[in-house]
Amino acid sequence: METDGTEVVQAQPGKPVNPGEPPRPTQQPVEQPVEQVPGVERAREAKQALRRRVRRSRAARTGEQKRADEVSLTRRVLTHEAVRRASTIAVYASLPDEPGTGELRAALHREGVRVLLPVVVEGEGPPTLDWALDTGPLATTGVLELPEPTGERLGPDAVTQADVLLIPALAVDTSGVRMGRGRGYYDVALARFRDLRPNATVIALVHDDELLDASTTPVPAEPHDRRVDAVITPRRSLSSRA
Ligand SMILES: Nc1nc2c(c(=O)[nH]1)N(C=O)[C@@H](CNc1ccc(C(=O)N[C@@H](CCC(=O)O)C(=O)O)cc1)CN2
Ligand SMILES: Nc1ncnc2c1ncn2[C@@H]1O[C@H](COP(=O)(O)OP(=O)(O)OP(=O)(O)O)[C@@H](O)[C@H]1O
Repeated sequence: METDGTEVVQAQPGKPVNPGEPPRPTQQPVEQPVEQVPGVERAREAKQALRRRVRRSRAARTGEQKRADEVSLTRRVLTHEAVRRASTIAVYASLPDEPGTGELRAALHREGVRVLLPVVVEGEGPPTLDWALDTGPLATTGVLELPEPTGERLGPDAVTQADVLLIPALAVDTSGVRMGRGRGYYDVALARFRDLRPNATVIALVHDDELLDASTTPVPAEPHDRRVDAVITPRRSLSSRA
């Protein structure tokens, strides 16, 4: 496979991923007892094993590697066609083990792009992300101690203002199946985004070794998972749309 430029993969943007099971009627709750769904139970266990592997690999990265990766990733994101066309982009404020977005956020600001960042909504109910404008400063907030923007909350629907959604992941495969930290925040935000902005672009950012070949080492998928349109790593850009 090429290591440079953009490769086209046959992902199905927006389509829920279903690992060998019949589609669920839409009115059924997303959450089902796992014992009734053995395929899903297997997928959950496989996700946990993969999360452990990725965490180990991330813990071994040096500061020098992280800085070099951030420079390469930033360059790749900024040259992605959908990003170049966008006037509003939703990003994430990176945690220390994630592909860094500090330089990217600064560069988008310099280019006059409106940048949105997620804010975790705490409390009961489905995992929900609120959104706020990225004006620069971040505060470590909430029980998850995430770096989050301090400005006005724009509401969960504000994600649909984004022309491009750049999302974190622990692993993504070449067919666009993504796995996050396992709380479901982005699953829910992505479902909303897909419904209301079907033509906007969702791009996952991961380290090089976290982009897996779907034909040999697919990311385990559950019915609620949505595929991403593209994946960018420091060395590769994979896209299902030009
Ligand atoms: N930078 C960033 N912001 C984000 C996310 C993310 O993955 N990365 N999210 C993506 O959904 C949402 C927040 N979800 C999160 C879920 C778990 C953990 C976390 O640190 N989990 C620990 C496990 C310990 C615990 O569960 O408390 C870990 O992964 O080590 C962080 C954020 C919204 N903001
Ligand atoms: N639309 C939804 N409404 C409510 N719960 C959901 C929805 N989508 C996913 N979930 C729940 O979120 C939990 C975590 O899902 P999953 O393991 O796929 O998260 P993830 O993609 O790794 O995490 P994240 O989206 O936070 O990065 C699951 O228990 C799942 O049932």
